[in-house]
Amino acid sequence: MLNDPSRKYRPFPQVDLPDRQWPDRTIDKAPRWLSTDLRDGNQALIDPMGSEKKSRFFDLLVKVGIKEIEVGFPSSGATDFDFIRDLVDSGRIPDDVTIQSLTQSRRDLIEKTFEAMAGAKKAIVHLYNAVSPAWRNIVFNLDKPGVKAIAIEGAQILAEQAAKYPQTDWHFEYSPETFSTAELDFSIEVCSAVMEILKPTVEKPIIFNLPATVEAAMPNIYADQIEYFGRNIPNREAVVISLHTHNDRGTGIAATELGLLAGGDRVEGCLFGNGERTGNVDLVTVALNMYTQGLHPGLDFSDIDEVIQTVEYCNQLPVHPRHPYAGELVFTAFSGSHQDAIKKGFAHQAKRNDEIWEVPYLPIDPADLGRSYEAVIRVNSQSGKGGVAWVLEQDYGLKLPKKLQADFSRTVQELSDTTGRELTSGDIWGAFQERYFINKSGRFELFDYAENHAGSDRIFVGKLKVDGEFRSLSGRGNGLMSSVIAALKDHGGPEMDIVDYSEHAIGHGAGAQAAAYVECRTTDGRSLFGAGIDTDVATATVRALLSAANGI
Ligand SMILES: CC(=O)SCCNC(=O)CCNC(=O)[C@H](O)C(C)(C)COP(=O)(O)OP(=O)(O)OC[C@H]1O[C@@H](n2cnc3c(N)ncnc32)[C@H](O)[C@@H]1OP(=O)(O)O
Ligand SMILES: CC(C)C(=O)C(=O)O
Ligand SMILES: [Mg+2]
Repeated sequence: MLNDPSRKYRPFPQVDLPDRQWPDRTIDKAPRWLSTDLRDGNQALIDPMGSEKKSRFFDLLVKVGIKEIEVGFPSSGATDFDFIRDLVDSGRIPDDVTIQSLTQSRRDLIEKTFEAMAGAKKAIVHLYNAVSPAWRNIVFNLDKPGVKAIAIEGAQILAEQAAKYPQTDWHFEYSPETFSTAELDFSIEVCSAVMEILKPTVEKPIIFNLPATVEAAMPNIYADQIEYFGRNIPNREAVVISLHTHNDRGTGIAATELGLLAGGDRVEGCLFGNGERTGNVDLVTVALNMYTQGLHPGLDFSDIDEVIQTVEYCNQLPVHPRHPYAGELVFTAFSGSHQDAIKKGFAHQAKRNDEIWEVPYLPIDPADLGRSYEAVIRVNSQSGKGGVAWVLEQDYGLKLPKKLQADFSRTVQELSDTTGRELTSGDIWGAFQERYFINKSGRFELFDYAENHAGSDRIFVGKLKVDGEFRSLSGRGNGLMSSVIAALKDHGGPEMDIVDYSEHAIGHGAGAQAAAYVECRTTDGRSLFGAGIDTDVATATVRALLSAANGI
């Protein structure tokens, strides 16, 4: 039993903002994106990236379309410093991409940060210090003025160092770290003091990054905090509000989205949500959430598998199979009712004459992310007839009639119950051949036949193996099918009528085949289903009838 939490934890206080505006807004434009994979993501790895992995990640971020990249913490050591220096010196930074580096507010560390990026065309120096009570008391052992002084001193050094390296277009970001657990008015006071020193303008604004360093409240609280900050920070037009959420409560995405409603201009995060503890907000999900609302995020995830491969390699961490949009299983339905709806959804989509995506259970077209439809339906003991029929149609071109789907589904169910595992497409095809005597002997096996005319009647003359013995059979009827049934009846076959028949081509051109399906009813009321495949439609039909007779 969990202990009584009220003795140990306190509820997070509400923000006093009765006229909050954000709940009535919608996200109608993409934010500026900053990837901190090479910094916040990297600092959380068991084995931080070396220069080869950092380079690969950087190239991926550029390819995906991220224009602001936090490339590291240059004062942390030679790995980050040398990587960043090399980026600058090698001229590999595209003109429309800005690099950013983080530093504590300490002179030697700030100087090192400028040294690392000097010479870049444009660079952002990101200064931080924590401002909330626990950090003030526990980490710094300073009161509010003392903590504010850390920020002021850091800002002064930023201004001084920027003047020292005039060939670079320097921009500044300041993070009141632990913003979400700090007193809002104090964060605003510290940021205002930083502004007074760095003198941002509308043309050259300062970035105030407002982190939920540790997520401690519901996302609506974060949104209130962002709106409050935006409404009360002086000279708002000279400020870019950046959102930086972590995911300790599992609501980093929600907090970011609500933060955008509340006035956030920029989003900081990592691909697939790597980062300290439970991670930074996942940029892929935030971006694709916008995409599925019809709003282009300005990022390119059209080859999601390539992105996953590189990120997994660089982070040495797997992307979870259920990760939104990206996981290996997120476009796969195993369960019968989902499969049925998805199959109908694809058919509906094909019939409709517009581009609107409306397939039940699939919030995004897998093809938009470079994924195929192959894995959309997979079969196990939870599956239904629709799923099984989908696999046979996709992989073998068979369009089973509905009642035959139900008949075959019982066979598949038995198989999945006995094997207790997922069935492959090969397993299902094997079961289909077995069940309907395709490429497999039964009581009645066709070798050759002719169809003769006698007035309006047809006469079937066939050479068959019946119960293992070659026999010549003949039967008369008003069509090919009834003449076959008559012939079978005379040789121990079931007395039956045709209830349903359908056929279709499999494939096109010279290699095309025909598939025929029958449903028959015996005189004692049993339903017999059969399927036949042949290069010739009539022969496929004869095979389907034999298949039904064999199944008794
Ligand atoms: C929320 C975040 O993600 S913040 C970013 C965190 N990322 C990293 O720390 C990765 C890189 N860091 C490092 O490599 C090292 O921490 C370094 C090189 C920056 C500093 O290392 P060290 O000098 O050994 O100090 P250490 O990391 O232990 O820092 C603790 C000291 O810095 C002070 N400090 C912490 N943050 C800040 C800050 N933002 N500004 C000024 N001082 C700070 C602490 O109060 C403490 O001071 P004290 O020694 O007087 O008590
Ligand atoms: C350094 C800051 C911005 C940070 O990563 C955080 O507060 O989470
Ligand atoms: Mg962070």
